[in-house]
Amino acid sequence: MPAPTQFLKYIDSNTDAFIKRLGDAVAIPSISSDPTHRKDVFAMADWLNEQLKQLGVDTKLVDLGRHIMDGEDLPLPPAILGRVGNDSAKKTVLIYGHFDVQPAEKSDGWNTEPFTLVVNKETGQLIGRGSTDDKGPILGWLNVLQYHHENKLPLPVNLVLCFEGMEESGSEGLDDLVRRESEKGGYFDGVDCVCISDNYWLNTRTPVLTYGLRGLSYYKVTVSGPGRDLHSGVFGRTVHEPMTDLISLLGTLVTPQGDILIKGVDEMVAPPDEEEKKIYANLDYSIADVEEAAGASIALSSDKVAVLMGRMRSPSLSIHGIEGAFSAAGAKTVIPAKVSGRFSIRLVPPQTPEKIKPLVVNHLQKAFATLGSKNKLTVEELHGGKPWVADHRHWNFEAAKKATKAVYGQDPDLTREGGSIPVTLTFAESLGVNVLLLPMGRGDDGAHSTNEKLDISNFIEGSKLLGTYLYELADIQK
Ligand SMILES: NCC(=O)N[C@@H](Cc1c[nH]cn1)C(=O)O
Ligand SMILES: [Zn+2]
Ligand SMILES: [Zn+2]
Repeated sequence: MPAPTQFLKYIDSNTDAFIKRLGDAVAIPSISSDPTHRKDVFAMADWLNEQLKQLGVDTKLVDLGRHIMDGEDLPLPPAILGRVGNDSAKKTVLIYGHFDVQPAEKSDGWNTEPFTLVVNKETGQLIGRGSTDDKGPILGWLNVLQYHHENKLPLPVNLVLCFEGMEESGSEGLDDLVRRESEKGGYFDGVDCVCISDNYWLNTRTPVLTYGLRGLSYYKVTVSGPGRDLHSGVFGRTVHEPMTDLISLLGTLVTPQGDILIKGVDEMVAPPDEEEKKIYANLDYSIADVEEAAGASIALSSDKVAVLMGRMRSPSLSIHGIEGAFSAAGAKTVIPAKVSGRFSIRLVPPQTPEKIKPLVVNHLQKAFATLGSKNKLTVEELHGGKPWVADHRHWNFEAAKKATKAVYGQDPDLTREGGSIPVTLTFAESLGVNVLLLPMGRGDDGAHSTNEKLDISNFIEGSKLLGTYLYELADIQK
């Protein structure tokens, strides 16, 4: 069933109001990884819950308990569950999204205030933290709901909503909720399929449907020794320096070409055969796409297939930062007493955080032993998630293909995503249903980066896509 023309027109004619609502959402700095912003994640949950109620959604906030973050005992933001329609003749679709965001400060290199949505009519971009990850897509669903609510029209399917505020920090507390509510009589009982809009096209031209995500295993490695920070003139070359040890350790993890040096990690993944390589060769993608999105000519290879495989079907190890290091202006001559490096490994099948952790810990302990340092080493796993791959021949994907063709006039590419959404596999396993990733934004949106943006056309056509997908789902043969 095609989406009603009235629906498509409604989305177009309400563009300004939809952008205004996205501005209100972006203005709440709901950074889940920063304890000082935890109240804002709660405020964001309240704001979203209020919006949903105004659009006729029957909602409930679920308390997910507490957790320890950087030694601080904090309340977890609630998950928002919602329901629209309960018609046994219709399919039931579970929609997931997250209302927390990555940290952002103007001083990181933003051209504008990150939590003020800037509408650039010249470039057609909406710039602000969360615009594409993941407030824009969540608000896309709200736009669809608004049309049906205002026009007193039933949705073509029953909707079950699950929105969380901890995705960017490991989705703490959510797995238990999903498992519990997937049981008979639970909130998610009867769900036929799942749709998640929380990733990106490969380029700036071709819509995609995504059937795979990498998992994640995130580590903090700390080296400590001196009782306090020391003067490098007084103590340089007289004591073991934690920073020197840490840099040596981090240098043993990965080569500049991206090969992982922790024994057993790369080796766990079978090489691709020629048929699989053809899948990557056929995707609409070029080295120019990755370099434009990265903002520099720095691709690891000039071979498109190698670059795509690096993102979609290989593990990768990235070093994210060093805590305790001197980083201010000037030339402080300090030997820091305690420094922590943070790095993570993106995982692909058959890797899991449980299989990877012993390899990482063993590698770091051995490498530290070879330094002959009298400092102390500790290794912590901060959080993890398993990789996920779905069947893209399923009717859930077929409906999304039809919807993409209807809205964008072109067939979508089928991709695996390099990022991680830990709860995806939990939905697939607990509910035993197909999960589809239906992204709204483009490959150059800069999620997690400075000047994150969502193109107005992607916000508007993407809202049409989400609605059209529901109409196509209603019709499709199970
Ligand atoms: N849009 C999905 C996304 O960005 N997911 C994060 C998840 C994560 C885990 N730890 C910190 N963030 C990702 O980095 O892939
Ligand atoms: Zn996201
Ligand atoms: Zn993200």
